[in-house]
Amino acid sequence: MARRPKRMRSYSPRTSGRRSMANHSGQTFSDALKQANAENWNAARQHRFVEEIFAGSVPADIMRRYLTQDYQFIDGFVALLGMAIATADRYESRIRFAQFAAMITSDENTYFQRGFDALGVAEAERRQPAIAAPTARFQALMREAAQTRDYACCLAVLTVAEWLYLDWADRPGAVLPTDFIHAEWITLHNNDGFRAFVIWLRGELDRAGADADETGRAAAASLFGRAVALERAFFDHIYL
Ligand SMILES: Cc1ncc(CN)c(N)n1
Repeated sequence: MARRPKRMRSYSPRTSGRRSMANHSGQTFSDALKQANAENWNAARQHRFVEEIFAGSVPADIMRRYLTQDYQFIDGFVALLGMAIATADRYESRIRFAQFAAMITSDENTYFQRGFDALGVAEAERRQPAIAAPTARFQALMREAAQTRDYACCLAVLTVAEWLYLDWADRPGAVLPTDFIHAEWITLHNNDGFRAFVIWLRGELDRAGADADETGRAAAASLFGRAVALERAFFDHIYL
């Protein structure tokens, strides 16, 4: 079961007046958040689903459940990207998010459609499946993050969703499974463009965290921790 995350070390102001990107241990905000949620993070990263997708052995009914639920996750995720575009403090950041949103709604969307076709998922099931509890909780968490209208809070949830996926999908030298349903879900999350986006995203979270006050950082940390727990629960529920 998910444990409460550990307390995080605080971030101190630099003499320049701008806050440091690292805490007293030299850790960035994103690294500290990941470490504080290590148990859930590692459980998701090493999940049975991850092992099976690399082996190309996720049973069809499990893959069907995963993709139909994940398609509902993606909808809220794109809405949260929209709020990140709206709340970002720079045009360059808005461009980066807009480009990423274009990828999610094109390459990733066609993957879902081809996957649904291959798995024989009916139209109604693609559009309006019965929503499982972790999916509903994730949708609510993404709405909560968006409703803060705070860039660091939006980033906290977006960073978990993309960094955790890069972390499990990035296995240098691993042989890809033959079925595109497995192989493409891996390559969508370990290609160079995605890797660069996650590095940038973490940098944005570090920057926004350094600019925020204690209350703002605590709000972002809470969202981050709950997102990590939900990533784990999301993988767990498809096997129940
Ligand atoms: C639940 C979940 N988390 C993250 C991702 C990666 N975009 C995803 N597709 N689904």
